[in-house]
Amino acid sequence: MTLQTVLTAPTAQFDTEAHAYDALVLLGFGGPEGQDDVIPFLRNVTRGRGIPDERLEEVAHHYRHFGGVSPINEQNRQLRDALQAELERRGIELPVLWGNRNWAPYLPEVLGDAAAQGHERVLVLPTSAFASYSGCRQYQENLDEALAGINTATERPRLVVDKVRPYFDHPGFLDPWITATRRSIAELLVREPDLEAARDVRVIFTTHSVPNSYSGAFGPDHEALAGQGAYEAQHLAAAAEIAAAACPGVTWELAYQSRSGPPSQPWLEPDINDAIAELPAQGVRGVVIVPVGFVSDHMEVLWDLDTEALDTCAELGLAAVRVPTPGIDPVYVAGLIDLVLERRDGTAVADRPSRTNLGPWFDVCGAGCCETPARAAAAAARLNRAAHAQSAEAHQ
Ligand SMILES: CC1=C(CCC(=O)O)c2cc3nc(cc4[nH]c(cc5[nH]c(cc1n2)c(C)c5CCC(=O)O)c(CCC(=O)O)c4C)C(CCC(=O)O)=C3C
Ligand SMILES: [Fe+2]
Repeated sequence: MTLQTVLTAPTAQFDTEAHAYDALVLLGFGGPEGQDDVIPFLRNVTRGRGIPDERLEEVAHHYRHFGGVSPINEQNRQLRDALQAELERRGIELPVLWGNRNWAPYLPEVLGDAAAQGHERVLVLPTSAFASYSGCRQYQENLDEALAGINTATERPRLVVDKVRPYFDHPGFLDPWITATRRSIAELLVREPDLEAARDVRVIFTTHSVPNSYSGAFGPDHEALAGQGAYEAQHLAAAAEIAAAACPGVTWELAYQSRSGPPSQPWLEPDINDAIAELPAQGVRGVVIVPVGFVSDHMEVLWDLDTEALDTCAELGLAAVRVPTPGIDPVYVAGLIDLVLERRDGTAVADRPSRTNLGPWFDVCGAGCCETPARAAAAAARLNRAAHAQSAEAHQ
């Protein structure tokens, strides 16, 4: 067995063994860096779903508007450098590499280079704090596929990869949101002196919508979920923590953004624009948008919020502010390094920071976590083909 087994662990698990990691790999979504990149990038994102280029061109519009450049890669370069600097500040020698799912530098090449340099075990830090298909499971599939090309025909895998747990309720993630939300509300109140926060303002936490059919169903072994999808439960828990600390007494809600797919398919609701449209009738006059589902101000933030949602607010005469994402906030960067060290050192579960009754979240996902039956079948088929190719090679 030379494949990683992260996808097939029967139940979610903690990994409390210490590991000597050779490198940290920051794993991002990837984005285009010029007009010529836009369609190839969107083909990568929608790979295997046969979406025609005409339809892709509709989404491309968002990117075209910004010269075909998503800021996400530059943000991840900066985060990589900030992580490296924080490790150096703590006197820890650990190279930080960076790879993406959908654009160069592609993950399989980055891991291939790491193996070629003699690295044997690396820790992967995804740029997503929540359990979801896109933010958790799909990154694990990406890792498994990349490793299938590296760990070929050997008794012992050349490269072993671990992945940092979802960090939605880690202080390093929550505290920057708390500080930024408090600051944005204060700014709004300076700009609109007749607003009173508790009376006039609504805080809307927002995250990427996903189809209801796979809204983060997690294994049955997590009592705190009480049957709710992990994705929604984690967002509600994080939002409650941020709101309680940043703006006690101000009403808040959770909305969703950036849905795609056919209208016949149900996705998590309400859409943030629909949620905003309800507010004037409720007497609300100011809106604070907190994109808690994202860690940097990338295209889903710049377009879907700063362009569309803020336009919706303006049309309705609502004063509004969008709270900045953690980005390279030093508190966030330090928290991420704490998560890395926790895993390296095999910190006991009771000593792992987490601020909600859901945490600390598991290190290794259970077999059915965050996936759809269709995607599970497709992923299994891909891995089977890879394993088959390997054993054919091994028997030559
Ligand atoms: C949960 C989630 C996150 C958060 C967790 C995570 O970070 O992963 C996220 C992040 C992001 N999503 C992004 C961009 C896109 N997402 C798409 C499509 C989709 N996302 C989905 C979900 C998520 N997405 C889903 C269910 C789809 C449809 C089906 C599918 O494709 O699986 C499409 C295709 C076109 C379209 O369908 O609209 C694009 C271009 C970018 C990059 C922004 C930039 O470039 O700056 C980022 C960070
Ligand atoms: Fe997961």
